[in-house]
Amino acid sequence: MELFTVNRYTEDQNKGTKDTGEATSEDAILQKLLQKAEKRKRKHKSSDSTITKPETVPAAEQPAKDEAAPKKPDAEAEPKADQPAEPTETEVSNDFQVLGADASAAKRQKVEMVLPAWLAHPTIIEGGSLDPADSPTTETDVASIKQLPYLEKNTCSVLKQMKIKRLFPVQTAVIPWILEAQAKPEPFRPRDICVSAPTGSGKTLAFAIPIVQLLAKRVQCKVRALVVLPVAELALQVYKVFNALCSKTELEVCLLSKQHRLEDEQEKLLEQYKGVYYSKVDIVVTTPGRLVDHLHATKGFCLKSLQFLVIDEADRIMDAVFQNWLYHLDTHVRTTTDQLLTGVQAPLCYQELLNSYGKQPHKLLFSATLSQDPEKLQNLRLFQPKLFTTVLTMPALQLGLGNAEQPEQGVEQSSQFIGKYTTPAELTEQYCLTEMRLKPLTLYAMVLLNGWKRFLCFTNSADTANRLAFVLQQLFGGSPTRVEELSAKMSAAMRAQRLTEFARGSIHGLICSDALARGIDVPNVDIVVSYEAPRHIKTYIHRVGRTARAGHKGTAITLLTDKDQAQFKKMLYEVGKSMGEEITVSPDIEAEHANIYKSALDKLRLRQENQKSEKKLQKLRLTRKSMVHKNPDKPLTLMEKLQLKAGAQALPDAKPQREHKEAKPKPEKRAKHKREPIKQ
Ligand SMILES: Nc1ncnc2c1ncn2[C@@H]1O[C@H](COP(=O)(O)OP(=O)(O)OP(=O)(O)O)[C@@H](O)[C@H]1O
Repeated sequence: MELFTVNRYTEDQNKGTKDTGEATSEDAILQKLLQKAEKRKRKHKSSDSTITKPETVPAAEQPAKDEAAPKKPDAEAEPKADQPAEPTETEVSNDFQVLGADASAAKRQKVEMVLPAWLAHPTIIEGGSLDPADSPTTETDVASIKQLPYLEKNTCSVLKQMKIKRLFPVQTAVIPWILEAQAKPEPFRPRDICVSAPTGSGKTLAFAIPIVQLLAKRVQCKVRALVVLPVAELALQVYKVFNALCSKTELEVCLLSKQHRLEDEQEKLLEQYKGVYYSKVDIVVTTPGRLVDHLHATKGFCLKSLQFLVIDEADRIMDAVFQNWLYHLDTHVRTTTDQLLTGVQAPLCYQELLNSYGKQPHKLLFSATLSQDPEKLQNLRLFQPKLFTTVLTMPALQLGLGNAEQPEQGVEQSSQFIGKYTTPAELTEQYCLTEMRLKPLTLYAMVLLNGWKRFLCFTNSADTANRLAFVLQQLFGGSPTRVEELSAKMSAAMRAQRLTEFARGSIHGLICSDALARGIDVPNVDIVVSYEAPRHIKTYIHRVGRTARAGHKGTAITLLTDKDQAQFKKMLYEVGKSMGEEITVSPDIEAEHANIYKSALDKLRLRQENQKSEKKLQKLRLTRKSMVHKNPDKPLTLMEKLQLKAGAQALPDAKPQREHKEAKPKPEKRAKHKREPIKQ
């Protein structure tokens, strides 16, 4: 049995532990995967692109091959699968530094990150097509859900109500595993799991179905499942899925997010009888911040019966900014001898299993861009963690399959676990080269040219989203196309309303900041545009993951300038992805729309200036307001005088500062509240 802690293994130490039986069955799966990938590549080559075909660029202008893909230094050239790697210079040289010797002379030893065994040997989920065209349509095919031995009757009928005809690969791999792990006799604890699967591949149902099925048999109502998501919109989305699944059970689900008052949520969570608190819910779906609010403020909110802890978008949740919620959660989960959630760790032995049985929740982590950072995962104290990962094509070298198809040119096998950044098979990725000043027009021309009726456009900041939405609204002024902004700057209620209108089709385009890039599940989004190249690969994966969901086709287009093309290409290349095909828009869009574009920019400039002076006025009012409450007999301090002076001068039409005289009430309109004159 593997040790509990996350250790740093080298792969060779573990080669022997894998029995051949398991190895051959995995190879058979992976052989099948390679054939499918080959077939898909041929299909993609034959089908033409949805956006305009790139014009043939004369050879002279085509970037030279070596400019196209960043060159790999020979020293790191991938050794052929069937040849031992030549010892590079660094491997030959001594790896210690003689004191006093010339440090610069010794070549820096390249440190390869080695993955812990559980990351290096994941359970591979065959990332087959989710295309609904493949889904069963006849009654017998639908019966296939009923034929799944591990799904109970209730579960099948609820899934049928939800129009779920078959399970997706990640669901068929994870659901039975969780059910089986939970069926183990005392004192064997289920192993905690991490699931890395593409966006839109059905991860929510993969954890919701087993949890609801297992808790449906409960007798007393207690909080036994806690589902944590990074943002309120996602929590609402998952809450709806749980609600639908629990419709035929007595289970109660509660959503805790800042969209409702704390008191209202407390009302839903608990009731008090004769001084004792009783839980009114079985499953809590929440965000880290709201969870901490309730852990502190809600008397009687008890998680000591917690059986499942689900962390969706786990890499985001495990970022430092959310870290403290784990500490607060642990003090509520259990006081065990070893406090497994907060770093103290007991040796794994039978006695310890007996002591800790039923005292720690089964931790289930899900993400399309799972972090493999052992430090972050260490904080969770995962119990004998197991990784499920989806791959569409397996780089042949990692399989040691000899002459099998080599990975795509330039794919660098960095030390990522297999399938770490897999995107949906139905996704078509494209890019368009343009100039920064023409980007709004390029986007406008694409929408006009292709008649997009439901598209998302992501920017790198909320301000850019706000400005771009304004310019596009001016450009689309007279047409029926409605474009709106959706960013973290807006209230949660406003964001929810925009998303609803977008899902209904009354809004055709949403200009979003990245706060909404994760997990948002709006059906039938055909196009996702990255208006600015994403700064991180995870951002890119989650942006493009808003389309091509649940097996539907989708296209992701990235608008690039010459300056950021190389960086973008490098970012994809490092995770073994390519940029996809290049598309272009007609070069004379500038001439065609010069007038409306110029007037749109003029209006934007005017609006910015108005906003700026409004902000300064606001600031001055606040400064003056803070002064008003000041003791009138007490002279202003130097700082207060400077603030006043700065605030007054900042106004474009500020009247010259004059002596403050006793303010005379205006005869025709009395001021609502009398202002005390501010003494200089
Ligand atoms: N078995 C299934 N059959 C048909 N549709 C499904 C199935 N499972 C999930 N879906 C649908 O697929 C869509 C995406 O599901 P879900 O949001 O769980 O994906 P995800 O992997 O969590 O995506 P993300 O990583 O972006 O959060 C949802 O609309 C869901 O209703």
